[in-house]
Amino acid sequence: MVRVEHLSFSYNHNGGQIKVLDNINLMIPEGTTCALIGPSGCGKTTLIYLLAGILNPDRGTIFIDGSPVRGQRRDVAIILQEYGLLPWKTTWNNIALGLKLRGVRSGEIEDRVDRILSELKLGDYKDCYPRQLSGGQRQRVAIGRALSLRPRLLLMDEPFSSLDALTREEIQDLFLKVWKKYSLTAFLVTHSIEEAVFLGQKIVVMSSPPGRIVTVIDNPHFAREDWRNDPSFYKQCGRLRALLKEGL
Ligand SMILES: Nc1ncnc2c1ncn2[C@@H]1O[C@H](COP(=O)(O)OP(=O)(O)OP(=O)(O)O)[C@@H](O)[C@H]1O
Repeated sequence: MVRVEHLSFSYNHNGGQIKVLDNINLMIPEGTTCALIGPSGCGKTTLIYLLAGILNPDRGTIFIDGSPVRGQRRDVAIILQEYGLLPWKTTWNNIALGLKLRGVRSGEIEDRVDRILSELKLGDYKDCYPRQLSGGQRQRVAIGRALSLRPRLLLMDEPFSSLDALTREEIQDLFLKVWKKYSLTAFLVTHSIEEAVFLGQKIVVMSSPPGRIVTVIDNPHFAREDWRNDPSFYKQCGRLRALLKEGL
């Protein structure tokens, strides 16, 4: 579904240029998950913005379904690091926001938002503001808002990083449930080796800046329910840790 070819990107900074991404080539097949991991500052968030059409590459092209990405697309949703919820809107209104902006008719908005509230077990919190929610609940609202747009490609930037260990596992399981149910293609940036191994069907390892792809690992056991407790899970984490050290 996504093909990245010879992508490079630099930011303008203090009258000069900082090269952040260097000749990135990547394929993300439809309906798969892809986890991106790499050292701080290697350009992971920048790559998400490029995939979302928020930034434009200096060189190279990103194709979605064969068409070059030029600006933001309706079938791509993004969940940012701090969830991007509006503090003055309730759960219900935060989830409905994107639909209202797209001019979806109100009956349809109500149906979609109510279904998502029930799927993500947020019904009891529909009138709460973000400050009244826990980190895990806020994260579910952010997922709900993205899902309400019925995206085909879901981009997530360190979506679960600020959650405690158990809530994080709970939300990872929830994410896999919605990924399957909605037949999404998902691309997530993470700092966590365990998270990459649990959620990434493919794991992309990036080098220290300027970011290049060190390797792409196939991870066929991803998402297996009992996998977190399996010795092969720890072995895969060890392998990934070694590859990350190589890329530094
Ligand atoms: N708007 C900007 N202008 C100039 N430089 C920027 C800008 N945004 C990011 N950078 C620089 O680009 C580099 C890559 O940033 P980016 O946020 O993509 O990295 P990252 O891999 O996501 O980092 P982290 O893992 O720490 O979140 C960093 O050196 C950062 O300082």
